[in-house]
Amino acid sequence: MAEIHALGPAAPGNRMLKLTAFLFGAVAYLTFLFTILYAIGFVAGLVVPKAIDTGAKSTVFEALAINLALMSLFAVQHSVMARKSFKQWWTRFIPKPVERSTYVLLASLTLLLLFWQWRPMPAVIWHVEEPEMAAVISGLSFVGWVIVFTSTFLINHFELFGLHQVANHLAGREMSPPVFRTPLLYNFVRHPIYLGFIIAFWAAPTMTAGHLLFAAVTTAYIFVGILLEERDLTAMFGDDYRRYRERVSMLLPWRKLI
Ligand SMILES: C[S@@+](CC[C@H](N)C(=O)[O-])C[C@H]1O[C@@H](n2cnc3c(N)ncnc32)[C@H](O)[C@@H]1O
Repeated sequence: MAEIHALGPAAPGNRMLKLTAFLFGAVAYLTFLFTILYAIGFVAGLVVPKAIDTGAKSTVFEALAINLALMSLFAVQHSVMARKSFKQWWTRFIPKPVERSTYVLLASLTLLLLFWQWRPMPAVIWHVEEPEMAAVISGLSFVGWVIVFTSTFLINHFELFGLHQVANHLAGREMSPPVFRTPLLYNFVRHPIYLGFIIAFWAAPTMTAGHLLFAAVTTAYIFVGILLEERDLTAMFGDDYRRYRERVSMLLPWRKLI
């Protein structure tokens, strides 16, 4: 950082640093894209080499312990690094323009570790025999992923995944302050991205114990995440967010309170 301040804005060294920051942001973004696409295959058990119901065999207790540890690692990394106080501390060591990209990269790597090391728990909890019904349920899961992707673009996809920050830095533009947005799906629920994940994880024609563990723990984590995120959003947007909470339900579009 000291080096950045010592160089004038147009100095070639400064330009190199900005370009390096941009390339880092691009790598982080591409890692995120790979991770989210892998996640679709991991949960659905399609295309990817290592899915939720495949991998090294282990006892139920071993699998439970390893899988819970992997999910806890992701939960801690993902929620601690998202807090304002952590960001203030963290940006004393890393340049501010790459803070979001670093977060995105570490979250993606933690998830890839989870996919790689996840232990299958193959006991079947439910299985839908009828092919048409199974296809409808798989389709519903896919709809969940579409809601996730669409909603990221509704609030600001490229800012959410750090690319906007490094592109602005490269162009010498200041980041504008966060904007409160409630387009389309955000008029029906306050957390369409999280709702999309819940649908994608639970809509399974064959639900194994491992898949159920994944869906249940991630859903619980989403509820904790919502509590923390809404605290931050209320601090950031004040009465606008308070009024929004009164008007729009959290996750279920047809019930105001949930
Ligand atoms: C992973 S996104 C999840 C957004 C939302 N909870 C959802 O499920 O669609 C988290 C980021 O979105 C931001 N965010 C959440 N709701 C927002 C809104 N209505 N307008 C702008 N930013 C929002 C939060 O500040 C946070 O940085």
